[in-house]
Amino acid sequence: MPTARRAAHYNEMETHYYLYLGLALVSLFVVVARRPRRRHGLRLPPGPWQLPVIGSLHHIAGKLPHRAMRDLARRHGPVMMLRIGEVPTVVLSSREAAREVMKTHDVVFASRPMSPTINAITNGGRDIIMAPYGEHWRQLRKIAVVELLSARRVLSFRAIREEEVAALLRTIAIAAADSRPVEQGQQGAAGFNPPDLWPSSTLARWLSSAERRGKESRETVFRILDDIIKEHLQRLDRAAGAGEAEVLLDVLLKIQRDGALQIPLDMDVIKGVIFEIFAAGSETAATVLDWAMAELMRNPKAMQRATAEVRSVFSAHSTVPEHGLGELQYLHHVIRETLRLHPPVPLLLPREAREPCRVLGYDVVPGTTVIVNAWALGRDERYWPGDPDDFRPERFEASDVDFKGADFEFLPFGAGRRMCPGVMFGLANVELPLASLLFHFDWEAPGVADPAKFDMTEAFGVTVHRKPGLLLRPILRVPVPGV
Ligand code: HEM
Repeated sequence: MPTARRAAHYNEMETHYYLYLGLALVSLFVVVARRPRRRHGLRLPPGPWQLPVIGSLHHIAGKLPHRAMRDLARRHGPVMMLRIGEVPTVVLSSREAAREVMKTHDVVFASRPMSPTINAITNGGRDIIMAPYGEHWRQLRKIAVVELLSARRVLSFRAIREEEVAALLRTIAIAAADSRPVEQGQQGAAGFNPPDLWPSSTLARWLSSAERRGKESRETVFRILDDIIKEHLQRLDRAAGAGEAEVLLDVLLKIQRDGALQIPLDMDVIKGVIFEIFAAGSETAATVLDWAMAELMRNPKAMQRATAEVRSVFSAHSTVPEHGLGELQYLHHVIRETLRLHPPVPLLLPREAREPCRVLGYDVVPGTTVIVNAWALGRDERYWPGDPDDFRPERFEASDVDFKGADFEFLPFGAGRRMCPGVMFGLANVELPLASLLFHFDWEAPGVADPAKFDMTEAFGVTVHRKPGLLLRPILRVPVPGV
């Protein structure tokens, strides 16, 4: 999901570190720090030493935050206190700590922190992803779960997915005929923005364009959506498109017209929800697909097994039908293993303590940002003994551990009240393309003689994706219909 919201949250930290450091020193005189108060008797979580103004930033700067936080947690423990600029932040890195926050005390941590940039982008959290816990969020979440992202709705888009994958396969088949490699690229901008690090500093806000850019990007998307909405409202008036799969926008417009909601759904909220779902749904699935292909290239035995399975299960077919995907056991293990090693949103989305609470014996004061390091959990030797960093889909053959939010060592979609409601939607967008790429083609990595050397460098962005583009040569094995 990450998501466009995350884009506003973290921003190419390495490049901006020195800028922030300079800013921090200047702001030393103007910042009113919002530290957790050390009230008598409180047992705050341990953490690394802090500097005035920048807090713990120097421990993270220049590194990928999920990796830096895992390394720090190894020294300071599974409930660790950082200060990101002036924002008190607790980082959780064990199954037990995650369970406390996402299950035992889920309701206490069911809100998200509202930074100035997030506030600008989401118009004060009026969409789903960053909405504060309360009636507005509850209503939108219910619409998302029941109407927009339900199994029935995901199924209704099957034909569209099959069409899109068929178009992708035709493009690749043409490249294969010319012996051309194909590339999947990813780009993302994300970051720690000064106003989010020092929300109380007027200077930080004044010097940064993050809030203005956030607001502008929202307005640009909303302007584009205005025309689309006009068209859809006219279609609804004419009752046109009957019998077609109902698009998500039409569902929301109909709910609005029904007027049966406790809090009326205004047009800005509809636009925000569409914007979020588009952002949350597209890049996350593309990132998983990219990592899965990269891991399979790096692990030829797993690639052979996954390819053999899909070709044998669909040997009587000319292409992969989505309704048969349930038969591909190994492919599902491949996707699980990819999500374990490469959760696209490695720190999930932040939560905020709404009330005083104790987590594994430590006090967490209201207003503290709480982060679950899902990436660290997925690579923790205690839960994945022996070879936590190896890609071994077979490990799921003898394991019931799943990503549905009940196993706190494996949380690519989060857990509890704020867990991702788009799991089925997201998986549907990974399974069919991956199975189809393996069914029709063998794959070679030009210029990579040793598969173990396949470049797996991570880049931080809207989601954590592979830094290099995925440059692969397809070799046609099963003809693609229509080429
Ligand atoms: C592989 C794909 C995806 C991954 C890994 C993913 C991951 C996540 C994560 C980690 C969260 C935060 C969970 C938490 O705080 O506990 C989240 C929230 C969310 N996701 Fe996803 N997501 C994916 C696909 C999707 C799709 C396809 C949609 C919609 C079409 C979607 C919509 C949302 C929404 C609306 C939220 C906010 C829920 C709330 O705050 O109540 N996601 N997602």
